[in-house]
Amino acid sequence: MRMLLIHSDYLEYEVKDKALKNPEPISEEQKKGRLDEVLAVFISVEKVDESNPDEVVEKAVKEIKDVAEQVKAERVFVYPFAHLSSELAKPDVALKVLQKIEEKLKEEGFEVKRAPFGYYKAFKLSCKGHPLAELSRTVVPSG
Ligand SMILES: Nc1ncnc2c1ncn2[C@@H]1O[C@H](COS(=O)(=O)NC(=O)[C@@H](N)CO)[C@@H](O)[C@H]1O
Repeated sequence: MRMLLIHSDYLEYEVKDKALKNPEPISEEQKKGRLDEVLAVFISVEKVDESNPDEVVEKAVKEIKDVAEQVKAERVFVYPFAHLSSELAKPDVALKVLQKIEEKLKEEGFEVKRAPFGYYKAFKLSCKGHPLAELSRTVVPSG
């Protein structure tokens, strides 16, 4: 799994067209979303993650939590992003991994939004620009 973490004044998105034949079903209110003062986490779930998705979820949540604590972010935006890797996991595995990351971050006490999976989306991002505002992390199953 490849993650790009951007500490931002805000991230907002708007769903455009389907990028997959069967994208994640979404409600009307999920077609747009915004969080202010947020750690935006762009995630490409990779083929290698398919061997142990639960372990990769645990590792990703730990990395996100570490960065959020360093930059003092209480909100996290989980954003599916298929452009950080050339070895993408299958959509059904990727969606489950992203849903679990969202769930575990909420359990850790963060306010979390997750952008809809399988759609082209317009988005606006305002990076804060401090030394830790742009980070990347890679996590893989150890097995
Ligand atoms: N492995 C993945 N990790 C993260 N997001 C993914 C992954 N696979 C699919 N998606 C989601 O599905 C959308 C489309 O995925 S894509 O790989 O870019 N495109 C496609 O699969 C089709 N357009 C055929 O190429 C992405 O924008 C993202 O929302």
